[in-house]
Amino acid sequence: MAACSLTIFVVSQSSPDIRLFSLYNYHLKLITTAVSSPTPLQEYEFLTEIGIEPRNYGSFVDGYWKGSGSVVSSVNPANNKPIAEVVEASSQDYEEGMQACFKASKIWIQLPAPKRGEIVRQIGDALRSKLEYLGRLLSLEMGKILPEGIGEVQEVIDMCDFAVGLSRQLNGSVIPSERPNHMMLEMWNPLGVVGVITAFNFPCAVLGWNACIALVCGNCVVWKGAPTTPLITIAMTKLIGEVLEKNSLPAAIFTSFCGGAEIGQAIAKDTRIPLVSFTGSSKVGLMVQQTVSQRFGKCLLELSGNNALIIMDDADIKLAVRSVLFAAVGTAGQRCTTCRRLLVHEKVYNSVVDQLLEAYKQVKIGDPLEKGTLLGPLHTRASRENFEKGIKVIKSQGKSSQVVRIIESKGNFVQPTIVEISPSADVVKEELFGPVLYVLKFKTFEEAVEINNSVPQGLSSSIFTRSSDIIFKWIGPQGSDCGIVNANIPTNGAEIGGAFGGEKGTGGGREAGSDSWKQYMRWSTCYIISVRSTMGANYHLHRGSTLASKESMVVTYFRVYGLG
Ligand SMILES: NC(=O)C1=CN([C@@H]2O[C@H](COP(=O)(O)OP(=O)(O)OC[C@H]3O[C@@H](n4cnc5c(N)ncnc54)[C@H](O)[C@@H]3O)[C@@H](O)[C@H]2O)C=CC1
Ligand SMILES: CCCCCC(=O)O
Repeated sequence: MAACSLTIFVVSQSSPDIRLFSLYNYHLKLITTAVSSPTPLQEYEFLTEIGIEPRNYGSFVDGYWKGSGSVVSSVNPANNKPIAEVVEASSQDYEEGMQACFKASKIWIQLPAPKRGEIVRQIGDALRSKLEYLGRLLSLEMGKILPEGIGEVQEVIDMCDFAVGLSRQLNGSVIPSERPNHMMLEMWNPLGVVGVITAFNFPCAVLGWNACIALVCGNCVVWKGAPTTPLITIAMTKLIGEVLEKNSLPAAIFTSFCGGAEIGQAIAKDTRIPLVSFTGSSKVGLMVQQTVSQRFGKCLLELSGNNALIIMDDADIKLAVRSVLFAAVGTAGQRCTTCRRLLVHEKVYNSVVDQLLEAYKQVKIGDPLEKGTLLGPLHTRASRENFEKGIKVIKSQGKSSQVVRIIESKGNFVQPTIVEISPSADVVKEELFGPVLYVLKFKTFEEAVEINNSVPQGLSSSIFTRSSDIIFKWIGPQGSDCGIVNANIPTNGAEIGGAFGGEKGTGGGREAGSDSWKQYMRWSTCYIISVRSTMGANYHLHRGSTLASKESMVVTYFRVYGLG
């Protein structure tokens, strides 16, 4: 395995606006494959354990694997070599799958919620039995390091456990009526079919967050994963399909398609799908919302982030620096919750930047499947090209004279980069989906909150401070405007018990815990009065009179209720 030690490039500062440190003191292992490149699957024999073949159909239609669309190769981001092929879904496959799914929804809706919970529990057990294999596939296909890959599958297992409990708590409420003998109550009923469109960076967690809840809420699921992670879509679907078959349930309760925008748009347009849960960029999410809204469908949007971490002058600097490293470099900066903006109080600014530079040097870039790797490749060649373009824009805005050398390697490797820049720079307001960290200086807490809230996105946010006063201001109405608000904890990471999502350009949707399940059901307020009690109502109002005729009852009814 060839290796190269890259020296540190510390750039000269040519403009007060920006100083860019590109630290390359990493031992990058150039990922080389054996001279004779084996057939794709020989290198990855473990894939057969989870039903992945050298060529795979990419549509799960009414229990059958089909595909009459394009043939694509899923590629290993560490060396850009093919892993396996997938025959994507065509529009015909989609229509056939949707017809079966819609039909199956009439059956699934009739199962009592706890019985649906039992099916989801079995899905969790099926995932447990293949945890390592699925985690390995996830790292192989997406490029995140193995502990993160396994951790992501575990998150789906935990969601299954959560949903089992939830299946016995889809509670409505009884509300006191203002009318005698009236019953007023809230009912939650299934929507029927939930469409789930997911992003490449959490290729199965987002499915888990949506499908576990949608299923126990009585909905069938139709899923389109990211076009560049089709193998994880197929592997997850196979496991779920086996559970449904074992329980003699219609396989179309869970339908999935491998494909891109065409299938995504088909889901967005489909009136058989009352709710579309979309996870991805704000740009695409807005298009999807417009399409879904035109048919009065509902959208659950989980979109881009641009997450800030504030270090106050009284913070535990060592803790803060470690947290920034994890949040800015983890997953190669490809999390929606990645720390993209570091706001540092002027009193501790130099100390924080110096310690951060030291911490970055410890990061090991390499094959995500190898033990000890902290930073794997970006997901695709296009991701890497986008990163390079982003760096050029940063340079153009700052007119810096730095030289940023992207490692020439077989994989999509880039260097984590720290940029000192003004909060007013345009680039700071955009989500550059890679390991670039903007470092901004501030004087007061109020100024830091204003900078935190100054971007179009509103997903995650963090503050590091020892002051409880500051913490309570930070989580209050004059603090962070994000959906996730941390104190002395980095911007990334999330617990499934809480609702996950963000405000503003992040879309306002919530997934996973707390009351997120209410988005997957339709809500009715029911008013009930029994015939016997209507007689009583009449008696009650005209205690002395004989039973009035039907007409007078109606008249009475309208008079009592001020309707006539
Ligand atoms: N808020 C959250 O929970 C999360 C947000 N994200 C965001 O996702 C983005 C990165 O993921 P990408 O896959 O690159 O996002 P993307 O927006 O490019 O694609 C997301 C999904 O939309 C599909 N799609 C593309 N065009 C479509 C169209 N016209 N109609 C319907 N579907 C279409 C894609 O095939 C993919 O499955 C980042 O912005 C990240 O912040 C990622 C994970 C979680
Ligand atoms: C869709 C999953 C997002 C989890 C947020 C994180 O682990 O940073």
